Amino acid sequence: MNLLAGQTVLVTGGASGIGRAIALGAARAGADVAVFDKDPAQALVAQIEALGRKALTVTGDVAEPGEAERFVREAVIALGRVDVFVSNAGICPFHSFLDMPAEVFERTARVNLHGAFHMVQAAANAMVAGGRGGSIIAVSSISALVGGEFQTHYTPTKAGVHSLMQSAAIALGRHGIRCNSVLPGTILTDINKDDLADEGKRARMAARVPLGRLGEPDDLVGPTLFLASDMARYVTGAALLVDGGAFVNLQ
Ligand SMILES: NC(=O)C1=CN([C@@H]2O[C@H](COP(=O)(O)OP(=O)(O)OC[C@H]3O[C@@H](n4cnc5c(N)ncnc54)[C@H](OP(=O)(O)O)[C@@H]3O)[C@@H](O)[C@H]2O)C=CC1
Ligand SMILES: C[C@H](O)[C@@H]1OC(=O)[C@H](O)[C@@H]1O
Repeated sequence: MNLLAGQTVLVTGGASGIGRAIALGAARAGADVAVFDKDPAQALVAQIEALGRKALTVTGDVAEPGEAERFVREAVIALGRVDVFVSNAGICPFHSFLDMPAEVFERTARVNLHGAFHMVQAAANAMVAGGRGGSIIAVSSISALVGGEFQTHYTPTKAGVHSLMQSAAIALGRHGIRCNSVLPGTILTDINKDDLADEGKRARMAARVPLGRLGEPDDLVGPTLFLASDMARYVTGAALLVDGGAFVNLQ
């Protein structure tokens, strides 16, 4: 289904993992796509162009003030408009709490929360200027709702991103801009490759999932495109768990 035909979708952290899957999924749904990441995503651009869509790769660091405006400006110059913005770039350097270096905490907050704030604000300004409304989706996490022993610096950023979408939904509703978050459970990507190399932990995490497996990046595509599209035209300020049921599995 061409759910996003004629639309332009921007994705941060779009070079790999969940962001890459969403970028490709958006192109398959008929959208032109711009991705922002630390490294160029030339192979992804080629894949999207092979689908007959336009694509742009912009490099930079979401934590750097000013980069958000530059990304959105370059995307508008190349692709003409911004209809959907997916704030996805994030890091999770697993670390114990009592000896957490201040710089690990600060970098995690700058990338995951400050980066999301600036990116979402820049995208919203472009959408307001375009006058056609839009849809913003932030990739939060099941970790916005539950804790992690080695994620004391990370889980507050994901709760913050979830909260950002709630407040932005109120601030931007009058402009026809919807703001929602997706809350992935454990999805197999580079972010947790080392952590899940521990077979015992990996088995425990998988055992918690009623649907019987850990997630894959493609599991986020449908929920994100739904929120991006007019099928979700009356959905704003919502958070959609995409976790195979892990959150509700107490016993
Ligand atoms: N995987 C999971 O289990 C879950 C992930 N999430 C969230 O999903 C999002 C995507 O993560 P995921 O796909 O798993 O991880 P990946 O590491 O596979 O992808 C993250 C992408 O973001 C890029 N990135 C990281 N920091 C920056 C930065 N400062 N500026 C620009 N780009 C950056 C990474 O680049 P590089 O590779 O060069 O670092 C990478 O391409 C994150 O926000 C994460 O918190 C939420 C819940 C569960
Ligand atoms: C990176 C982790 O595996 C992942 O990140 C999250 O947000 C999930 O809660 C998982 O812990």
